[in-house]
Amino acid sequence: MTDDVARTARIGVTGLATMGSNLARNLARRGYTVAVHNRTQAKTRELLDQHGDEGAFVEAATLADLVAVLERPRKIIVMVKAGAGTDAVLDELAGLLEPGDILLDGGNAHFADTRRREAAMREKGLHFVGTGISGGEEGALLGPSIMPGGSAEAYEQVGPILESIAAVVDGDPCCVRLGPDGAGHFVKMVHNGIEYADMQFIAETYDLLRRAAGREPAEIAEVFRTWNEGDLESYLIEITAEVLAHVDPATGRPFVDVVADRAEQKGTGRWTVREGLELGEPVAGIAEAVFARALSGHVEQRSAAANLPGPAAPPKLGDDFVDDLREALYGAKLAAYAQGFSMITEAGREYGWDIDLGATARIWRGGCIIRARFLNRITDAYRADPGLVNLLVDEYFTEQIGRAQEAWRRVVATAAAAGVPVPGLASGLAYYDSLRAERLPAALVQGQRDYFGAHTYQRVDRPGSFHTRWGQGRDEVEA
Ligand SMILES: NC(=O)C1=CN([C@@H]2O[C@H](COP(=O)(O)OP(=O)(O)OC[C@H]3O[C@@H](n4cnc5c(N)ncnc54)[C@H](OP(=O)(O)O)[C@@H]3O)[C@@H](O)[C@H]2O)C=CC1
Ligand SMILES: O=C(CO)[C@H](O)[C@H](O)COP(=O)(O)O
Repeated sequence: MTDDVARTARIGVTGLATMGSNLARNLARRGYTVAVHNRTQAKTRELLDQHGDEGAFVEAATLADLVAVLERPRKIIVMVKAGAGTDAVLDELAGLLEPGDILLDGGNAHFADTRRREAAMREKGLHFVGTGISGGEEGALLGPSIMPGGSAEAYEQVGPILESIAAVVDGDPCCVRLGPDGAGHFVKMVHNGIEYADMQFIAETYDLLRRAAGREPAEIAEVFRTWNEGDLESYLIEITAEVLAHVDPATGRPFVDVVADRAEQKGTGRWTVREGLELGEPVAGIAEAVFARALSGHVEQRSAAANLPGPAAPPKLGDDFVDDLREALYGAKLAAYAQGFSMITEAGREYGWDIDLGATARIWRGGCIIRARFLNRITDAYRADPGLVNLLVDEYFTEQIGRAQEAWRRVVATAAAAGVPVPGLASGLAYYDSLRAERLPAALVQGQRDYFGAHTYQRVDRPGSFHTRWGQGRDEVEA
């Protein structure tokens, strides 16, 4: 390296696979001089050979070179495989950087890892910004949704750069500081959980149209295209229509019929459910989506169970069923978002974050996988009442889900009668009915717990904890 190139780069990116290479190009296209590094240097070369003319890049062969070419305070986006790969890169960088420098982890890190890493970096005088990034390949290049968590001081330095490469909706960048340490990665995790739920609901709707209503993939693609012009307008509905309309060039069959029906997962949905359990948050729609992927992979059990009996007389479905399905899908989506936002609220209490839910919905409107028209309404709902206890009690959403619920019930009942599994749609409806129930059978569960384990219960008519001596005359004592 010559003195000319020393310290000329505004920002560095290490990890130049799908996400990192496209983010680096996005930064370069925005006029930043970007230092680029990848463990396997051939990938850096490939990026520069193919796209070096898109802006100002500085090639770094090693992490030490990367650090050497950056302006101070140095800003480095780490975009490598989540987990051990990220730790390896961060450890090496921490030994090369100076107090005040800023590391951004743009991978899908678990928020607890981000909290740990932030604390360790802080001890060394370094800033660490756990940055959730969504949008896949295209989003990284053209404008992702960016969910940073870290100190306000670090955000002052990197926020303007991140905001300048993010997607823009109605003039607003889809990037906002969500809180300290793990807040950004927590929100990204919940984003992915909602992504899983949304995909599962869409898949169930497709399955009903295919198996219960007898429609072909190309016809179903048209249904989704039409739905994408209404309240359901979203990236996932749009790409569903594309996937269903695609014909496998090798066989001439619908693409969806030649793909093995085993859904894989990298783990962020599972993390959301695990954390939901820890926080006591009923993220049932997300859980059903994770379980549905898991069950799809149980090939041996599915094969052994293939001859289990189904309904003797499955219902025949008419055209009005399509409208019912649209409403059911919409209702289930609303329920999943309500679960996700409730979980973020609870995490805020648990981890001392003050996450702005309106801003969260705002930055999900563009760039990310769950971008959807109705996120505008969620933004409005939390702007009008930042303390909204549940999304579904907002006036607009109460009206919307109220409108959808009758059709949603018909769909779940019809699916059961037809023998088509709809765990996501059904669990969303159960969530809705549980929320609105005046009394839940939890009272009976409390009675059972007290009976077998003297676990005590509270009464509706006076304060305190009580136990009934079930085996000794059934008198009640204050516990
Ligand atoms: N793909 C997507 O759509 C999205 C991905 N993400 C997240 O972004 C991150 C990057 O994703 P993606 O671009 O798909 O790449 P991958 O997750 O496939 O990771 C590959 C990159 O990580 C590097 N790497 C792996 N292990 C190490 C290590 N021990 N030391 C140094 N470098 C290592 C690889 O270097 P080498 O070339 O030398 O092997 C390569 O640059 C991940 O955390 C992912 O979860 C987030 C949103 C969307
Ligand atoms: O982060 C993402 C989008 O926001 C990834 O695309 C997501 O991780 C894919 O997850 P999975 O492989 O588990 O379906």
